Amino acid sequence: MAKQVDVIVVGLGVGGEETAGRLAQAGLRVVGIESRLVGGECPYYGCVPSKMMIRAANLIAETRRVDGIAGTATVQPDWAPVAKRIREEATDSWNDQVAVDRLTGKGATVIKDVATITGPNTVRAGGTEYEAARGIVIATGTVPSVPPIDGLAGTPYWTNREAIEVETLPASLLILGGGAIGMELAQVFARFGVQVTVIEGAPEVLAMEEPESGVLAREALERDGVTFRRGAHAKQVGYADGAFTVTLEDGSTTTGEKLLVATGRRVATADLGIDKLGLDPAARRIEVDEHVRAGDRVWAVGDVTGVGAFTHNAMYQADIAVRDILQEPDAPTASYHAMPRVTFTDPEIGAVGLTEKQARDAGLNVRTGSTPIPASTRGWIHKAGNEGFIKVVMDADRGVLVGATSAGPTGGEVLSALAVAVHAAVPVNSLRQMIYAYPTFHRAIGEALKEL
Ligand SMILES: Cc1cc2nc3c(=O)[nH]c(=O)nc-3n(C[C@H](O)[C@H](O)[C@H](O)COP(=O)(O)OP(=O)(O)OC[C@H]3O[C@@H](n4cnc5c(N)ncnc54)[C@H](O)[C@@H]3O)c2cc1C
Ligand SMILES: NC(=O)c1ccc[n+]([C@@H]2O[C@H](COP(=O)([O-])OP(=O)(O)OC[C@H]3O[C@@H](n4cnc5c(N)ncnc54)[C@H](O)[C@@H]3O)[C@@H](O)[C@H]2O)c1
Repeated sequence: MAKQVDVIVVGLGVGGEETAGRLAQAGLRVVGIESRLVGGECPYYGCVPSKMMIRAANLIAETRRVDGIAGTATVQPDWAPVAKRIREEATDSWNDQVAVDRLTGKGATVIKDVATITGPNTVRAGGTEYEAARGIVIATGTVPSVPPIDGLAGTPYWTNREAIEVETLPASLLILGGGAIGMELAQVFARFGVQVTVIEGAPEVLAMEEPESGVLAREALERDGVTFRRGAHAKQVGYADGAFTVTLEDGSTTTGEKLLVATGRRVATADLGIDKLGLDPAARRIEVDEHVRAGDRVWAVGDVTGVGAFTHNAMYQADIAVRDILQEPDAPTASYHAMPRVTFTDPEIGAVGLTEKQARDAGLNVRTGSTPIPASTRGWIHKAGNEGFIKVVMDADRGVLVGATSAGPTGGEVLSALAVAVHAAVPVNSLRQMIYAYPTFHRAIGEALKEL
């Protein structure tokens, strides 16, 4: 006999933990099932420890900028405090007891096991079958997508997990993929003295962003000593005598002590049993509607929906799901037109909404404006490390911004004003009449708007 509950949450990463906790606090009987660590990828192998690494690496870079501006300074990079901080402050050495206690403290039941969906309302885990009166929430996230390159399988390559866990840095590192993970970690390791080579299949890194963003980030990393092989497809990977050799399609080779595979993520729903819910286990993502419903009494939140692999999206969708499940009369519907994202390289690449190309492909009447950060008063004062730009993408028919990029020092923070503009469709005429404080980085937004 199945155990009766109100809601079953499968996967307790960012999205699942938020959903389960809120529903339990609202008084529902909630079972949350997690096969690894409650909290998921973000606190243990993603956002949080990687940003601790970035904070440390940026301190090194800032210290090196003292010369010529504030005297002289030397810095001796040491990975030990970074590895220690990740263990002691971020991950409890990858122990999730605090997170489990936090969730059970809210009233949810936590089962540590691999969940299998067994029927339209039933899930099996921990030797028990649970039946949900209100429904099932799927929040199983993604796993690294490892390309089928000859020789790669079976080698001790890293994914983001091993890169985050590293205690002793290698002398050299090959990174497959110049996306968010590849670029952030390449800069970190290069600033700590590792010889880094990034192999990117596309012509430019950060391919999903404005082309200017890719150029800016790549050139910054090149100044940190990172080597790039762009438009380069790996044909073969070899591992011998403690070193990786990657052979590219043009026959050239590149070697490194370690190899980090950062070529994107994929959903892992093949064995989850979602066919019992009428969903396709082989699909690239679980499609959801504006209430993040994936079917009758089925919701999906976070990376598994393929809407955007970001913690803020998982939290946003969790909120939509919770309020729909609780049948709130004013439950909001999801809109992704102002999806923000920040690649935390130095300079930071913040962006919201559509790129210029996406806006043109959507058939909009596009106008763009752009201004370099070094040309702003604040950028000029800032001097070393001031590279960046503001770019705005306007739908000229509606007179509103549909996208923007804020790249530069604190680019992710400056992004907030642009995110409000895109989210709320603030008329460009109104944005032009705003007073932008002097001398701030965000004042460059006013300059970019003049270029429209
Ligand atoms: C290196 C790195 C850096 C990142 N940096 C950022 C950043 O700076 N900002 C940002 O917004 N995002 C960042 N992200 C992305 C962010 O981590 C994800 O978007 C976020 O974790 C998604 O949350 P989720 O709940 O959808 O999935 P996850 O966090 O992946 O959680 C899914 C959970 O489901 C569990 N699960 C899966 N299948 C089952 C099953 N059958 N039974 C039980 N449990 C199951 C998994 O064990 C996992 O814990 C980063 C990611 C990486 C890898
Ligand atoms: N700051 C952040 O918000 C942040 C940081 C890290 C990760 N993330 C999230 O994690 C997800 C995964 O990050 P990611 O960097 O692995 O993926 P990604 O999709 O951002 O980038 C993958 C890159 O690998 C390249 N690539 C794919 N196959 C290749 C191959 N065979 N050879 C060479 N290059 C190849 C792609 O062209 C792409 O540029 C991202 O979608 C992102 O949303 C977010």
